[in-house]
Amino acid sequence: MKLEIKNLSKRYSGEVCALSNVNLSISKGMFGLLGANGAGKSTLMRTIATLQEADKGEIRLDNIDVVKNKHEARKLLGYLPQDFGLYPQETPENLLKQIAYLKGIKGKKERKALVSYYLDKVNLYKVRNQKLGGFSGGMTRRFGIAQALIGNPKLIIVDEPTAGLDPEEKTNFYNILSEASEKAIVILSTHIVEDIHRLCNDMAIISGGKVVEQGNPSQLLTPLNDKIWRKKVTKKEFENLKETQNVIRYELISGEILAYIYSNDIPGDGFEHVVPVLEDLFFIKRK
Ligand SMILES: Nc1ncnc2c1ncn2[C@@H]1O[C@H](COP(=O)(O)OP(=O)(O)OP(=O)(O)O)[C@@H](O)[C@H]1O
Repeated sequence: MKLEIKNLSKRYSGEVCALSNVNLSISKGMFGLLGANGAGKSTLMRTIATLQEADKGEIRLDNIDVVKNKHEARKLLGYLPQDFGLYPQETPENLLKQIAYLKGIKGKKERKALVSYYLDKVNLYKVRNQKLGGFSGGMTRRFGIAQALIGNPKLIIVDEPTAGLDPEEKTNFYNILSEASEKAIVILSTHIVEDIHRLCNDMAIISGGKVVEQGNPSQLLTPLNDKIWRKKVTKKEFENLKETQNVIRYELISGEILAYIYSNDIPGDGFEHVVPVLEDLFFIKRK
């Protein structure tokens, strides 16, 4: 199972270059997409999900040309967008049945069994006959994952899926996605860098519409070993460091500044080495 993206580019009117020659090769498992606001993640995900056109480039899912054969691709696709509207008067059971039908599950019995299975999985079976309009944010997200997973998609795309979920719901959500990723490609976009490190065996960082890094999160961090330094500094020292060193990030702790620096050599007295984390890579690459 492979998703191949070649030379994908998209420019919006107003000359915003949202994607610039994006090349990615993604295999089965969880794939993390990391990028600052406006980096191009949603544009990339919507284009893969056949919901918008790129200006140029290719997308192939195994032997299917996703750009030319959207109808075939959609049968293999599950998509949970960042914001998704619901039909407030519908019940989750009815809506899931309709989605299952659209995904090609024509047998009534099979459809009912499948819908019950997913409702149970996302903990919505008890409320299957309530109107979606009365659902909380967390319930809506859980419904979102059920509609994305139904029909055993080969490719599942989830765009910032955990916004608004409490810690328990977030863990459940990721467990469901991880299980699905044993048999599918799951593309996960999130701003929560540690989640990507914990969950994904492959990832990419996008900056200004370009892929600036792709690989296994732990392996991507290896070149940063022994190169991340930190020190508590005053405001004045911090201003000076920003002029003279490669400051990648800082934390404010009880009024003090903890400055993180990327450097081959010790940046000055009192600095200590820290084990690099994905956040460091993210800040270095997006500069
Ligand atoms: N429909 C549109 N028309 C014009 N410009 C757009 C449109 N959609 C997105 N953009 C611009 O394209 C760039 C990429 O946007 P995109 O939404 O893909 O980024 P993102 O990485 O998903 O951001 P976020 O993390 O904030 O959701 C941004 O500069 C954005 O303002």
